[in-house]
Amino acid sequence: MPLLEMKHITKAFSGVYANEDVTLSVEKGEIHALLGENGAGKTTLMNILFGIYQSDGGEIFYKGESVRFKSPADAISHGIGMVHQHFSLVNRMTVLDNIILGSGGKKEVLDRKQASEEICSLAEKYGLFVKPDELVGSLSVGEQQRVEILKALYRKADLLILDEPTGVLTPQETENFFHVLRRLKDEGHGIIIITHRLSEIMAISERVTILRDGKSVKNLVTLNTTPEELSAYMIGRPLSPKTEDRKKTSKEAALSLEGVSLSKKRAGKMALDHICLTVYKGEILGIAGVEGNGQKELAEVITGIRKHTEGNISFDGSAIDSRSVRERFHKGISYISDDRHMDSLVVDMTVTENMILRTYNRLPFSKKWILDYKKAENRALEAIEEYGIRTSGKSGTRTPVKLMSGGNQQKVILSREISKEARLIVASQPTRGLDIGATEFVHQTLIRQKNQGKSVLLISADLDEILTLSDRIAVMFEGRIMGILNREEADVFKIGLYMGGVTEEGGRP
Ligand SMILES: Nc1ncnc2c1ncn2[C@@H]1O[C@H](COP(=O)(O)OP(=O)(O)OP(=O)(O)O)[C@@H](O)[C@H]1O
Repeated sequence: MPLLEMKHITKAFSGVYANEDVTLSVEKGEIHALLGENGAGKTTLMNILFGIYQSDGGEIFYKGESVRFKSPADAISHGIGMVHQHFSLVNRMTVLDNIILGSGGKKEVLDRKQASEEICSLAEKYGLFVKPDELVGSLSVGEQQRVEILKALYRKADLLILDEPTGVLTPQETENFFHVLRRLKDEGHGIIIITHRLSEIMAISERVTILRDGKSVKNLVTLNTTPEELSAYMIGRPLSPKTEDRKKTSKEAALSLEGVSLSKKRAGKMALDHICLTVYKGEILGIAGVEGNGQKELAEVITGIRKHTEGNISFDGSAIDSRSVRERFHKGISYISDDRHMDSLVVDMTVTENMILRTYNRLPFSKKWILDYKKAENRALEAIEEYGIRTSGKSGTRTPVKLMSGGNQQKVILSREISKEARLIVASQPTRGLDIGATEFVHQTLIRQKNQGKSVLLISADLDEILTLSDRIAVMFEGRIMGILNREEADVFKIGLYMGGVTEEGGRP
């Protein structure tokens, strides 16, 4: 008897099917991958399973029993756990408090000690090492993810749903994470993993269900398939990576940072420590590093979101230290942030409104303070066409962004920031959450920008992405640049050493 069976699941939003006759089954002790392009219906299916949405039709059997979860609390009480792409942890609370928060229990004082012991033994059993007393806000993304998984296990989850779990992890963290998954599987848990990375599916899963346009088009045993076959079922054609020719980088600087520092509020450490960096015209400069080593701060001092505490920044030959975010944007510095919900989109607004968020008060969208909505709509329509953005339902450009799939939200940001006017694109994790077709498209687009003489500062935790795209690669560690390598001399081993804070001579800086 399968652990889970979802049969003929159907769900429509405003008359448009997000899921249509979808079937999925997961065994005990199985890692089951759910694959599909952006907007194929994966998250909707999982949200139905987890009780966030109610299906319009179809049946769910869990441990052989027909179920219909009314809410996530209902799903959790039956033994289902879900780790979302955006974690739902409270930063100011400890690991322990986050895990026990809302999990019931009356005798709180006694329960805490017992809970702490229970969490430690779960952590030990599955290799999910975290310290119960640490504040969640001070943990790395990988550690926060462990807390989320512990939270689900503490609530006795037998089936875990993981939505794009490796998108936020470094290669090393992904390896550790896979060990955890294998242990969970060996202990008889069922796992559903949503991922766009075909190599990960091949490495970790037993079976794969592929969704296309809301329908389950194929179920495959991983051992009997290939990445090419998966890709063909997912996008309806084999993937043919066509690489743009790369033009040479010019010797003219676009952006220069001289001794740029940013001191942290909490004493002692520097978020950025005397950074010296030049990005040339027509160059893609990759920034590699374990997340949290100053990459976000670097992007923010360049785009003007934060004010550096020391040093100088110039763009196109003139100092921009005292320029605002808006002024820098109009000078041609655009920003694809890694946190699309916090920094980039207003999710209650429509596609059109988000598209002109940075330019609504300028020509061609505004004239004498009057907004020409038609022009804005046309801009949104062009972007939808060019980036293959799937809006939800029939509302098209008037769809509130919050109703769109994660990957399609990302495409809205990309199309806004990679505009004709942009001359330096600060791109932080630009392809996180995008399917392989869209990732390929973004890579080609960035190379095209470079070939047109524009500059790209590419921050990515994905080393393959960095190696594929960059002309030079700078590696960050604890707010410093450990080294800069040319495309030709860059190898994963050397970058890995720098990422760990080790210089070529073998010593720590
Ligand atoms: N609450 C909602 N209201 C209206 N439409 C929705 C809602 N949730 C999802 N949709 C639509 O359903 C379709 C499937 O979206 P879903 O989020 O399930 O895709 P996905 O496969 O998870 O994509 P991604 O890989 O980009 O995360 C999309 O067209 C989306 O816009």
